[in-house]
Amino acid sequence: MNAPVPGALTSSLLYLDGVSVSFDGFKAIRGLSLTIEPDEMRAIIGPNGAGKTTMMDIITGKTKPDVGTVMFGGTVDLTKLDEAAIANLGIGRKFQKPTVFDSHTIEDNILLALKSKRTVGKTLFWKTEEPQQKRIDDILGIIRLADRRDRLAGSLSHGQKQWLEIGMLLAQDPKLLLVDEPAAGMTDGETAQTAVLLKEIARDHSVIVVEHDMGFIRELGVKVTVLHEGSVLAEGPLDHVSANERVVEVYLGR
Ligand SMILES: Nc1ncnc2c1ncn2[C@@H]1O[C@H](COP(=O)(O)OP(=O)(O)OP(=O)(O)O)[C@@H](O)[C@H]1O
Repeated sequence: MNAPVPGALTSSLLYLDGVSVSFDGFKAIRGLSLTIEPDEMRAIIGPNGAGKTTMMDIITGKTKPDVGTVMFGGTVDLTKLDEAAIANLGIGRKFQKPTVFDSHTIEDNILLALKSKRTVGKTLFWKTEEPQQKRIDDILGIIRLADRRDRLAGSLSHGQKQWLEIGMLLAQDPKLLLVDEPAAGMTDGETAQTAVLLKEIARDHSVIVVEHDMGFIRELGVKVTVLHEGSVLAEGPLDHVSANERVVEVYLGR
């Protein structure tokens, strides 16, 4: 376990303070500060190039900040860890494009994700079949695919594949889920269902959702952080940030 950084907020699950990163002299993230509480869902919005992806890359260890504090669980300095170690701590990421195994059944996709769970105690915990089956059933229930469990993942719609991938992420038992544009390419019905299932997941997980779909963000009903030019432009309930003139100017009024 890494030593705590003096002054870090220990009650937050994720704590970013004064984070900056440059690529060839261009500051993609500048003085970014953000805290996520346990079991909080946060929506991140902002124009193209605002730094949303780079922020997720910093949290997951893909990109190292030039300066700043990135703490997980109040005590772990994420800037000192590599991507695999950060994933093992319980930070899971879902990219925009679903990457499920099309030629396997839905249930087997979840099973594979459970088996690849990289924690030290997994063989002890999963030694009997029963808890594993219950875990699969629970996950299939959350992602609304229980009645399709024996079908091939390749037969699912784009939206259902996104749900399956969220289920595969849940199988890794993360404390924090980073979800990139889950509603992109979904039907209106699927988008509404996705908001419901993410809210269910956020009852006992922290979730960061990057999205452009404002209707979807409204359905999530959570605190919104607006990023612009690598730092926080506004933060608060959607109605609050939507009324901010700068937010309208750089993002909503486009
Ligand atoms: N590896 C890199 N090398 C050089 N520039 C980069 C790199 N990664 C990101 N950038 C630049 O940093 C800025 C922030 O990019 P980022 O992808 O984080 O924004 P974003 O908010 O995710 O945008 P989008 O909504 O388009 O996905 C952009 O100007 C981008 O061109």
